[in-house]
Amino acid sequence: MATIAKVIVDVPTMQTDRPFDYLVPPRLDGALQVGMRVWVQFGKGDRKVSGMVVAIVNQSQYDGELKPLLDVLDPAPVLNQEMLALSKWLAKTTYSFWIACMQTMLPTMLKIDAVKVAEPLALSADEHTRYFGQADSVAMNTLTDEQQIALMKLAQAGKVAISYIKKDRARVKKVFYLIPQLSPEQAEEQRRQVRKNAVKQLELLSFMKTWSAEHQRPLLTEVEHRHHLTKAVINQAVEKGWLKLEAHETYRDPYPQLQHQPLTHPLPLTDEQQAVVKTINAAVKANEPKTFLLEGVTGSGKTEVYLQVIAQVLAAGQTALMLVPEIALTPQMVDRVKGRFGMRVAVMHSGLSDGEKYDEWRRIARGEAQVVVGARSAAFAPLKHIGVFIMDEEHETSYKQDSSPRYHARDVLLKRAQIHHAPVVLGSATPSLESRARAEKDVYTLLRLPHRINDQPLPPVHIVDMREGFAKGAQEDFSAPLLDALKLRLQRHEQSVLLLNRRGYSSFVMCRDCGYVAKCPNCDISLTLHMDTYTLKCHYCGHEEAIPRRCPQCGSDKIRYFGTGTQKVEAQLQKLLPDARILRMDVDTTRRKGGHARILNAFGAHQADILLGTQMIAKGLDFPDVTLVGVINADTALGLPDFRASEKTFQLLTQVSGRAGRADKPGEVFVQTFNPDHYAIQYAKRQDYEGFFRQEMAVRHQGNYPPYFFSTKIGVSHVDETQAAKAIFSLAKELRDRLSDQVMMLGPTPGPIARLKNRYIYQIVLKYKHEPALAKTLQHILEETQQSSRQGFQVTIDPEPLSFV
Ligand SMILES: Nc1ncnc2c1ncn2[C@@H]1O[C@H](COP(=O)(O)OP(=O)(O)OP(=O)(O)O)[C@@H](O)[C@H]1O
Ligand SMILES: [Zn+2]
Repeated sequence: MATIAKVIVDVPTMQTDRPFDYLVPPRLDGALQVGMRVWVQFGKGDRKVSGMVVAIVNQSQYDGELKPLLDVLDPAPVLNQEMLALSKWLAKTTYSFWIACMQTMLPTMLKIDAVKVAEPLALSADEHTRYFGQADSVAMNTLTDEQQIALMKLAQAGKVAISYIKKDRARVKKVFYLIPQLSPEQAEEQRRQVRKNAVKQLELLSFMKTWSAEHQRPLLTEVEHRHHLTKAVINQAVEKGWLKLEAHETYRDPYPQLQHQPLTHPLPLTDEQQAVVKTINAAVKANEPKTFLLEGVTGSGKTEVYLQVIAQVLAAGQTALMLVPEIALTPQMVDRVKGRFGMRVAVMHSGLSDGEKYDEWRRIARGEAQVVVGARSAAFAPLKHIGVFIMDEEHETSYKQDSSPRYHARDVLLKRAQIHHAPVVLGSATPSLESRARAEKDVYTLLRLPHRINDQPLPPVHIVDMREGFAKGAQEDFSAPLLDALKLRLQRHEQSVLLLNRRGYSSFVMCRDCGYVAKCPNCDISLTLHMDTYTLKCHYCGHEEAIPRRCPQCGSDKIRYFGTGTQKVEAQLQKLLPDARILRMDVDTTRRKGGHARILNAFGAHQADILLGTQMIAKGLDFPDVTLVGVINADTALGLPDFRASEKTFQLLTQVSGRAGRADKPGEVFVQTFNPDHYAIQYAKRQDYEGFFRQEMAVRHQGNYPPYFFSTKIGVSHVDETQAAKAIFSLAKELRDRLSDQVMMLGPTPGPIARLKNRYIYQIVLKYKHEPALAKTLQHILEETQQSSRQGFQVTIDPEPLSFV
């Protein structure tokens, strides 16, 4: 009977969003498994594309002649059954192509159609010559079928590494061991024969005398380092038959500094922590896919709760998946989790190199790591037997991906929890309104930690009115009370954190004479000033240009910089407090790899008095000597036409306030604002989450906003503005015709940035309680666009968008 592989080809279109059948040639039969990537011929001619095997069957419904499958790319499946099922669910719920969803789950290195190469690890000389000749690696497509199969088998036995070369770099990292071929006596014998001036060889031989053939296999790098031996000396020894080199696959360790530290011990829990841990552990033991919302004030010890739940899960032989919002937050969190569980932890976030990500991913897939800490995409970590899912700072917007597939990591965890029969813990001091509302309806179970560790009070928050006439003694961006508080901290050798709220705010260049503002030629947005490179940049399309000396519009030389950039505030502050040591943390200072960790470590080691930064300093940081938090501009987000503006402002202020007074010294917070009476600011002053929740729910109810309604945003773009406008109006009509009356439609309106990358954008937002026809209608619209995409349209569908603008 024929073997047939059902393959999703990597050609994302509506027509190819289902499997195609391919005949599996006998040579690949047996090696082929579901979840492996393959090469197939697709369409007319001999176009070759990669694809994913989603099923292997004996019969095809297709009555034409089947094409043969050309090759298998992987020695083992890269997607397991759970991941395949999950990818299908993801495609359906985010209106994305199945293949795009599968790609999203894989590390970058497995996404590309790279050249497949084999490299020897532990081969006999014979085998080496047979497959590699004199070379160190071989491209698989240059070999015969039989040779390829043989190499795949050797790869499964760990004797050959198969990897994918992009830009000529091998992807599997190797280490070499030296295998002595001489007994100590033979080494001594050789020593006597070697010329006396061959100093390095003599040294190597006397070193070799101390090895015993079975027990000592030193690492090449170690020998080179310790004995100052060059590659050439080792190679000579190999040629003379004294030594053999044996390669082994190894992993890159993104956190080598944490490797040799002793593990930390669990802290004795407070009664409140104890109660929470007990409840979660009970659900873990009972395999209950319950969702807990852990609402714990800042500094209430949520992290210790997570760690002890994870410990319990590991003890039961299961694994744990923990998500954290973004890399800025991970250094301290990674330290804590790795500090407790050591090498059992794998880390996944965008700050790692492609190679590091690939290695961490393999350690997870192979079951060598049992705890995963990572950002959004780690929701797809291929852990097996997951006993608990944790999402820290669950209100963070970075958990939602803003490009296709537009998924929310929380939904992925809830879905996987059903599959693994394991609970989910969503933790935050300021839960999203959506989650808190679900807890209200008992969809989630609410757990609370209302007190800080050691019963430290939350720091008092002073609101500083910055409006004209109120702000006496203010110097530029700093009010008198905030400046005094900063000076006091300097005297006491305590530390301060200063937040510059940059949302909707950036530095730009303007002509004082004619008002000209430098704009991006491709997007309707002003260019942002970057003082480190002395250029203007577009944050949307990457366009970059020099700062003009004269105004391109009127020729005046009165070009000035505007806006409150972190660099500008840093300069102000340094002038006001010349003795203060200031560390700045923003996109510019953290661009380089490990930038966040470097700055935070320096601050932790008291190399600075003040940490000045954007939103990235607001959350998660735990520094005992920080006793002052200052917010320079609380309300930049409040002015935005966004129904989540109040929620975001409240969350930000509460989170950043929570950085003060976390240990034994009491803290204090100053919030500078132009809206001192706004309820978001007033509730943040009292750090009253529950109060804010009730008032904000009333506001949302009145405006028919989430969480009272579900929502979907639909956008259309085209290079021609009239075309885009026409398309959105016909789409609006189609939606009205197909959907029920209870669906509310906002728009059509131009996108918040009306032109992006030279495309004009129009959009519609739908709000609804329950709309059975929606999924089908949107699917239909997508299918139609596939046809109209030939005319240059792009349609995007964003389920539960972060904002309506
Ligand atoms: N049971 C405990 N005994 C003593 N110290 C504890 C205990 N639990 C936590 N801590 C310490 O209290 C501090 C605050 O805890 P943690 O950082 O976990 O709070 P959190 O709730 O995650 O705060 P945030 O939401 O502000 O990030 C940490 O330094 C932590 O080591
Ligand atoms: Zn641009």
